Amino acid sequence: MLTLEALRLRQGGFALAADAEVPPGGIVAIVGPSGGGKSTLLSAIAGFLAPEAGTVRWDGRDLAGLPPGERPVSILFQDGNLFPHLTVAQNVGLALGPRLRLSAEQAGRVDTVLSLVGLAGRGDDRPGQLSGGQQSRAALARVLLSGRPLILLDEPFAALGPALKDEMLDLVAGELAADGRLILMVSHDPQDALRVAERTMIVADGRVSGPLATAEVMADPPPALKAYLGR
Ligand SMILES: Nc1ncnc2c1ncn2[C@@H]1O[C@H](COP(=O)(O)OP(=O)(O)OP(=O)(O)O)[C@@H](O)[C@H]1O
Repeated sequence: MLTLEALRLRQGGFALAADAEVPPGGIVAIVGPSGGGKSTLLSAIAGFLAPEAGTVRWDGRDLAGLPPGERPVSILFQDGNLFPHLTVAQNVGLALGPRLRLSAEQAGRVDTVLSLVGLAGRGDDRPGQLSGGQQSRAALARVLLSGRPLILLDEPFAALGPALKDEMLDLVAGELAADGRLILMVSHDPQDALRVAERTMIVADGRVSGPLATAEVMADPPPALKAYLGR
């Protein structure tokens, strides 16, 4: 369970308040207007931004004071998820620790997740030798291997074409959402939310609300979302 308790975040003149309980399991879409604070919220959960007040808890445990690498959290951004000078296998293997030389057992686990995301046999390539979609798959493989229970996706598929993006969303829904992980996924496309996220949180007007049923949010959006959705 992710708990945001009287959370108050600030970035310059921008302020965001959140009180929410998000039960584990499945994908939760994070939607709202540009500049509304979606990335700010994810930064605080991941530990890159210290709250002005309030608490972020995972399964009751206060995450304050835990640096990003020690949180039960994996995050994927739109760009820059892979180190260009490392091989695909080394990039994925970073999920297991900072050592680039993997044991046979670790290399086997890397191969297994590469197969799961459709990249069997590409472990020795550099990221630059992969297409955009394949790079997204490699980044996803690292998150899968990390075994962290809370996954934050900050529009990692925004640069992909519609068909590839749908493919990646289905991969997230099929592989990542297994094992009871909780996935918070920022999206600007209501269709993305409707495709894979049963629940939606709205970040607008300085507040985080929800989670609410995605189908209901999209069928009858609250005032804060109406203009954004073009209704
Ligand atoms: N480092 C910073 N210093 C000052 N203000 C910032 C900083 N980062 C973000 N902000 C401000 O915080 C507000 C929320 O930004 P944020 O990136 O969280 O919004 P967002 O909902 O993710 O937007 P988008 O959908 O466009 O990515 C914006 O008004 C932005 O200008």
